Amino acid sequence: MEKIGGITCSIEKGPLQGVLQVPGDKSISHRSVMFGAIAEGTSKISGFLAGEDCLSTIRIFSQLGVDIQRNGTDVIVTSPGIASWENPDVALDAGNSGTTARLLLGILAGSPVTAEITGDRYLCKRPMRRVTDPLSEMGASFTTDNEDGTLPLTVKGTKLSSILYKMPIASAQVKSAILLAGFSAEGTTVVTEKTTSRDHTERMLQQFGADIESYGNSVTIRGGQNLHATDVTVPGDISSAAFFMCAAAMIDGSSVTFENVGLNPTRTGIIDVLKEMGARLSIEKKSSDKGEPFGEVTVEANKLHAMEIGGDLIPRLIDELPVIALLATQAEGTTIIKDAEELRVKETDRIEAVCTELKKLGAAIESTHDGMRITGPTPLKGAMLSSYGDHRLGMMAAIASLITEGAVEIEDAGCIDVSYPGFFDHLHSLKQ
Ligand SMILES: O=C(O)C1=C[C@@H](OP(=O)(O)O)[C@@H](O)[C@H](O)C1
Ligand SMILES: C=C(OP(=O)(O)O)C(=O)O
Repeated sequence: MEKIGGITCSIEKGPLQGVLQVPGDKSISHRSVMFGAIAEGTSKISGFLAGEDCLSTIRIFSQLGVDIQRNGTDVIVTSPGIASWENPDVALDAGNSGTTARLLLGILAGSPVTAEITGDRYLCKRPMRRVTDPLSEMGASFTTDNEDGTLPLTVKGTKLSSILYKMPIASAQVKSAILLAGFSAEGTTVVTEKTTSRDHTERMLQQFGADIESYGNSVTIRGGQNLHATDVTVPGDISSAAFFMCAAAMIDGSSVTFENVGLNPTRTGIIDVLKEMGARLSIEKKSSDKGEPFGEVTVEANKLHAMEIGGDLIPRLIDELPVIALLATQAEGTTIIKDAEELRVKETDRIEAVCTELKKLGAAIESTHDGMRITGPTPLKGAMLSSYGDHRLGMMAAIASLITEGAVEIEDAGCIDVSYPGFFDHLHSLKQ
């Protein structure tokens, strides 16, 4: 019953059951292509996420002269190495992807390339100074016509010097951009965070042979190195699984098993929240000495209660907060989400967007400067919801349709393909 663009979710209320392999992790997929492109030689990637954001990353590195062949979720990157990249003859378009744009700024800053980087109308509003300011301190050269330093931006690759950088915000994109610039700079770069953000860059740079070390909240990278081509296996994306995990937790009679899902501790905040709110979970970790931890997770419904979500937990579940807000509408008591002001500068202002849309369904939810307060449990009713062109909002609306009395219509649901192609097929398969 879907119309892509404006989708009507006439999915019947009822439990979700079955086994699911969610698509590959978005953060890890981006990095696998980027690092494969920096290294000279051939890197093979399996389990790659063929979502719009990661396809933007593939397109951009092809435009820099790297040979990238994709067959479904298998990707082969054959690169002459960063020193031999070419100036592109078009602007590099990161589409909707903040990760692509920000990591690319760090990579190109110390490369031999001059290029313009742009994005879609949502990305062109997102802050870039958080990356260009520290990179400029390292000697990077950026030009933009926009007073607020947003895309489009032109970067002229140049010789960089190292930096000791204390991060003012918890952001893996900022941390990664600086580490990737530090990798080609002269000297040793140290990035220190207040709260540890996802560490996929650190883990994968090590897999590609880089000299990089983490201790406490600091990461050190030696400049002037080369990467060595290697093979990467991408686990399922826990941020995508989170939508069905929350559905399974809040709909009576549900039981869903997620196979081969990423369990990197910097990403498993959703599991901590589901446990603390009362959902039934079982987790079987598969070991991985190098690379990314993964495993099997089963989520079953149970009576849920409210909790406070803030502090160090926030970077470990930042992209899951829209669906966690929906979950909280079904939990007993008042859930408080705080320290999450970063949600205001994602694909849309996710604090205002989540509150506006969940209110349309009858939820008791209020925005605060750095989060939301949600009181439950509240029965929800169908309504017309907007995705704001934001994939996480679109998926939150679709999951809501599983518990509303009456249909949910989603305006502009095509954006879900940014991170979860096949989302509706998976939703239907778990309903049978
Ligand atoms: O590094 C990454 O792959 C990402 C980091 C996070 O953004 P911030 O670095 O802005 O927190 C996250 O929201 C985004 O979906 C992916
Ligand atoms: C914020 C997100 O991604 P990005 O910053 O890469 O656009 C996301 O996937 O929710």
